[in-house]
Amino acid sequence: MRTVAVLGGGIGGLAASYYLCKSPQVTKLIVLESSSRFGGWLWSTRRSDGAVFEHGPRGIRPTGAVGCNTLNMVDDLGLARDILPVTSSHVASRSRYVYVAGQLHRLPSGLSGLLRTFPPFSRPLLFNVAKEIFTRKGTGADESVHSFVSRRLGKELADIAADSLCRGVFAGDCRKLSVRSCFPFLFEAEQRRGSLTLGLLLDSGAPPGIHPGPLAQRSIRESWAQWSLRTGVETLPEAITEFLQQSGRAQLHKDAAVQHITPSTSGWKIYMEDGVISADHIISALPAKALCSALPSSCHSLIWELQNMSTATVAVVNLEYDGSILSMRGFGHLIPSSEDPGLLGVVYDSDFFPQHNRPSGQTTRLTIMLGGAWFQEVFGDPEHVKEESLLTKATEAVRYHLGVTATPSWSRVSVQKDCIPQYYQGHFQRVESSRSFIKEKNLSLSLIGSSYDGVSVNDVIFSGRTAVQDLLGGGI
Ligand SMILES: Cc1cc2nc3c(=O)[nH]c(=O)nc-3n(C[C@H](O)[C@H](O)[C@H](O)COP(=O)(O)OP(=O)(O)OC[C@H]3O[C@@H](n4cnc5c(N)ncnc54)[C@H](O)[C@@H]3O)c2cc1C
Ligand SMILES: C=Cc1c2[nH]c(c1C)Cc1[nH]c(c(CCC(=O)O)c1C)Cc1[nH]c(c(C)c1CCC(=O)O)Cc1[nH]c(c(C)c1C=C)C2
Repeated sequence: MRTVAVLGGGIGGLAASYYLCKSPQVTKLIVLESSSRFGGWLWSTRRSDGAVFEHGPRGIRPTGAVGCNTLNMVDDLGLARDILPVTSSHVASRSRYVYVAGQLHRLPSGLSGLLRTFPPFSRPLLFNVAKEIFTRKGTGADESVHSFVSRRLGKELADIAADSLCRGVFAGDCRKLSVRSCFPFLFEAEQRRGSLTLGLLLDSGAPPGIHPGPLAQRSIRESWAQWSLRTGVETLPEAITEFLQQSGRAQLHKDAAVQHITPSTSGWKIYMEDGVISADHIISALPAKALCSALPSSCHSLIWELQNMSTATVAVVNLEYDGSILSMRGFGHLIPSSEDPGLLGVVYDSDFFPQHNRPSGQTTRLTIMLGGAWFQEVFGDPEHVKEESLLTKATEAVRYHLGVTATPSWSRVSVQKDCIPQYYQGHFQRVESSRSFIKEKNLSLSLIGSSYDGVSVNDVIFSGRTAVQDLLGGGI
């Protein structure tokens, strides 16, 4: 393998480039990013007074093979001393809330959560679990998250818990999202054990499949639930970019939008506004729609599959208040769609990562997430929505849900257009057909990034690693 072109410089493209750079088999690596910065949705504002605000992901999970893999990379990049861990006993890990019928309710956890009745649920969750164990296995190839949870655990849990969870991870609608693609561990638990309860109990001790390095071992020893970095999560793409530049084998191009790609005798020709380059292999870390517009018409069945992949737009409103103004502590709260479709959730950032507060003087930082799958219906066209109306919606949520009457001392509204792929029912078939087409046509093309195999930062990094392993064969 001589020249590999990586399209898209989000965390997926950068991770793939990192793994490619580790291999002597690749002599030249070209990364093409359309915007003026690398990192994609990993985007942190560092204010001159030391405060940090996240406009995309804020916490990354250390658990499982994918979490362990990311920590190994973080360690290798020399970022271990910048890690901000949140342990599982921390208040942000133990306290998450839902806002139902005008009130915040702490979500049940642990054994007492099973045995006692926790409003807004009408009975102890043990009843739902008991029903679940004796519910027959579903027979369809895929199912919506709502239908799956309703069938196995009851309608109340589907309407409140599954609905909120889908909004808090996918900013999406649980009635359309696929359980098989969004929560594969739930789908597989039912397939393998006939029950989620049995599956989660019996399979939870499975080995991670990736050897944990020193940092990952520390995360296990100290029982981390999430982590971030001292100067925000954007530090991770910045460190990968620096590693690639230092390697001397990677050419990194910003402001380089890929317009068109065509297969050639020896690989690909890649067309940009101001030039053409050749590559033996392409790793596409572009959002599916962007790849779709770059593909030649000879790839019509691939274009068809990619065109059918949906995305959601999220407005992220960062607020800072003077003083310690919250009466509750925790990670944050979610709002089920039945309560207020346009308002997804509120993160209590200053509880989650107090290290990102301005060092001088007490402040409270909150992030309000709006829109998602309901963006168009509630706020209209994302291109024309007024920041002022999003800010008002966010501050009103803080006022009514958290009783905060103060005016924020600082705010920032970002409309993140098409930022989260929506894995609707049948998504797994679309991904399978896309990859089968590439194989049948012998195209030297890999598909990675959040459009296909998971939206978390960990999943996206792992998709980059898997593609490089498949391309080069063997361990990296
Ligand atoms: C608000 C929000 C909160 C989130 N919270 C979390 C969280 O708490 N934990 C977590 O694990 N994950 C979280 N995520 C998800 C995670 O951040 C994303 O799924 C992940 O960053 C996607 O990475 P990617 O590289 O696949 O895509 P992207 O970041 O979208 O990267 C794709 C890149 O391709 C570039 N591009 C597009 N078109 C072209 C073109 N024609 N030519 C060249 N380049 C192009 C884009 O500019 C972009 O840089 C969150 C996401 C959002 C939006
Ligand atoms: C309110 C909207 C959102 C909040 N976070 C996200 C959205 C759309 C995006 C997001 N959050 C998580 C992930 C990664 C999932 C993973 O597999 O690691 C993404 C893409 C993490 C997450 N956030 C919540 C849950 C239950 C999870 C899953 C992992 C975990 O258990 O930590 C809940 C949650 N998200 C938000 C809030 C306010 C909230 C709960 C109080 C914000």
